[in-house]
Amino acid sequence: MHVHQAPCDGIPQTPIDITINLVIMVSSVKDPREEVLQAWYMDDSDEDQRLPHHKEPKEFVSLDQLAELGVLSWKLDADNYETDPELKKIREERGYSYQDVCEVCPEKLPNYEEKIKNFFEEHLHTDEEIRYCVAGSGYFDVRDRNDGWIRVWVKKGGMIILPAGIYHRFTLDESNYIKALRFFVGEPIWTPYNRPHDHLPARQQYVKDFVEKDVVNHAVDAAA
Ligand SMILES: CSCCC(=O)/C(O)=C/O
Ligand SMILES: [Fe+2]
Ligand code: NI
Repeated sequence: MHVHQAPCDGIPQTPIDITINLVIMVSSVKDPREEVLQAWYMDDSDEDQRLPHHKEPKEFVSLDQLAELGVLSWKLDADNYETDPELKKIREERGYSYQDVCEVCPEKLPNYEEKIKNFFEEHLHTDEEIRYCVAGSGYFDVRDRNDGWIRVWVKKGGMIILPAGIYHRFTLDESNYIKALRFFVGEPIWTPYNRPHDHLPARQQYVKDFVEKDVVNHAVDAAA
């Protein structure tokens, strides 16, 4: 039996029309996270690291593409982070027992110049890097599977998790200020391992989970 439905303009719709329209409606609904988190491929210029460094033309990267690299993100209520039930749920589900605040500006960050320089050295950590921007903004750059740089702009309300073992770096943007909450499971370890550190178990696990897995997935897709 065919179900025909009449839309507002009186032309009957087939089930295929309805499905297509639903797909269009769902895909055109904007992901609210994009208000506070945007990602794009970077150009190769050596200009000021605090500039956006878009390619020409711009090449944006979706938050779903970032998730395929293990980079997770949320939009949260930054004005009420002390009482936010959504943040509480994430902390509990992911076992974050440690929390502190990191403010990046000369007045608040000891050894500011040296830290700024070190943040922008390409490195990895043996644990997740979890940052929740509650004021200001900044760029977290991550390597994609082909070693291209993806710049992730995190603004007030944006929370990001970089998986253990991903090569990345951080810089302030032109606003020159960020206030971020940092979370950790257990006693925090902030040690950066500057590239190359490919032999570390955390790096090898990352490659297995997010680099090689994708190669296998694409091979399966191609064979299907
Ligand atoms: C806004 S947090 C400062 C950057 C940082 O902590 C880090 O580890 C960058 O990789
Ligand atoms: Fe880091
Ligand atoms: Ni893929």
